Amino acid sequence: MAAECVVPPGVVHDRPLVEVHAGGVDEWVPIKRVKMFTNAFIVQDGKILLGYKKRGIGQGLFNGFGGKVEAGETPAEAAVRELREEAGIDAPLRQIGMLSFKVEDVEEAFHIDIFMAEEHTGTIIETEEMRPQWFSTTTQTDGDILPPIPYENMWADDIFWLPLLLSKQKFAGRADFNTGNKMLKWWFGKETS
Ligand SMILES: CNc1ncnc2c1ncn2[C@@H]1O[C@H](COP(=O)(O)OP(=O)(O)OP(=O)(O)O)[C@@H](O)[C@H]1O
Repeated sequence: MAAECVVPPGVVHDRPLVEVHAGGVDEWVPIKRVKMFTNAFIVQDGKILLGYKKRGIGQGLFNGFGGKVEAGETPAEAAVRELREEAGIDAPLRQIGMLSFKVEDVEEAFHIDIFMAEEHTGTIIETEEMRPQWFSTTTQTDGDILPPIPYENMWADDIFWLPLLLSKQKFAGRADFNTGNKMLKWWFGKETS
């Protein structure tokens, strides 16, 4: 019998998904309300731009550039605004994924639309919120050496879906966390091609 592929509650998708990674406890925590966020990645010439978060949610971790979707904005508009605010650049962002996170003791779940672009314009700058840095997306480090993606210094879920983004596969998923930011249950899937 084919494995059942149950997309978790809170995961929004237009096209069918196949499971890529899943694990953890049996039950999803019920989601009552959601808050919309964006997260944007520039991937070009064998490298990815991440930012070291200097304050707020995820302080001390590397992540893409993003934040809350404000009233009257579409997620795509918010993604462009946040990239400019946090890294000083513009890019032709396209949506590549969607993630839902429920953190214990945080009432609103995070609905995060994930964007990427393969080029950018403007000069990358350090801002109050983020210190941008390029990392290598290739496994071998010959020639000029950029550090590898610092998964050990990123959110625990990133290692499950960032490789899908890097291979330009549309994905969606969910993870439930405890207050110590440990993943209790997770599911990540990609669109069937
Ligand atoms: C739980 N697992 C997670 N894995 C990967 N990324 C996660 C995440 N949880 C939150 N994120 C991202 O963290 C940023 C928070 O945004 P945040 O700095 O709070 O927003 P905004 O810039 O509007 O805040 P200010 O009010 O200006 O500080 C935003 O990109 C959001 O997508």
